[in-house]
Amino acid sequence: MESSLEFSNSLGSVSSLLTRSRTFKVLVIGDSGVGKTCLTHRLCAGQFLSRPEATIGVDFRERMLDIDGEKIKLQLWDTAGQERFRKSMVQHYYRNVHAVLFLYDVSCPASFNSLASWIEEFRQHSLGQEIPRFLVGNKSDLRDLSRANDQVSQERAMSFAKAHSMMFFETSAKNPPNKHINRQQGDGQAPYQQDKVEDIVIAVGAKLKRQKKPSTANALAYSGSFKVLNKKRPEKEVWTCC
Ligand SMILES: Nc1nc2c(ncn2[C@@H]2O[C@H](COP(=O)(O)OP(=O)(O)OP(=O)(O)O)[C@@H](O)[C@H]2O)c(=O)[nH]1
Repeated sequence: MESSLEFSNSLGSVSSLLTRSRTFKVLVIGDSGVGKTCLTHRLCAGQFLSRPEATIGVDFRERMLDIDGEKIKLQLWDTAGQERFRKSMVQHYYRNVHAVLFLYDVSCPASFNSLASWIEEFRQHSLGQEIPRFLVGNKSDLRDLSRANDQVSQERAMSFAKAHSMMFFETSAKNPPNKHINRQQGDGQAPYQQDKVEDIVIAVGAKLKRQKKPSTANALAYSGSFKVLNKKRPEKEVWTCC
């Protein structure tokens, strides 16, 4: 009897340990086609989604992390890049957000140029500068040095990130580097970096761990408290970005 009580007590404490975690809402925004769905899928499922469909409304993906012994749950909000699929959702996107990933496609300068308007939308809806922001250049597998003028240089992206107090990453949801690369280039050129996707989630988790604890009210406010439009339209046939 005593031992079964002990057993159930220990089961109770094990399950409470397993379930106790802080949940953070992380918004992923950027132009349609930059790879928000593929990157969040890679971050959460460890695989490349080969036939993504345009996001309508929002999709959620979750990733558990252990940061220095604390369990952190990142609730990644994969938002719609196309205006017509997002306009009724924008208020929900920004409610109780804890961190934002601004995504662009390194092979599509137009998606980088759009960042200013994404930042402006963020400013209009969010609570302020204290929300951690991350700049992520996706599709680094498409980098082509012979087409440097048609691509977003890392130097440009890094100085943009610095000007907006963002941490910068460049990676590929399709073919991520398996180790962090930080290469010093010759002729006074800026160093070139490539990041593992894992480095991104760890940086986000570590930054959020240091943040003030989210209140229970905040945590409940975004755990399934509204209808999510996550239907997908048929797969995009042509990607018009650049
Ligand atoms: N080469 C390459 N292609 C990628 C990468 N990530 C995504 N793609 C491709 O880019 C296209 C768009 O990807 P999505 O993840 O659907 O883009 P999105 O930003 O979620 O688009 P919306 O849902 O419309 O906002 C797809 O054809 C993907 O296969 C990458 O890292 N490298």
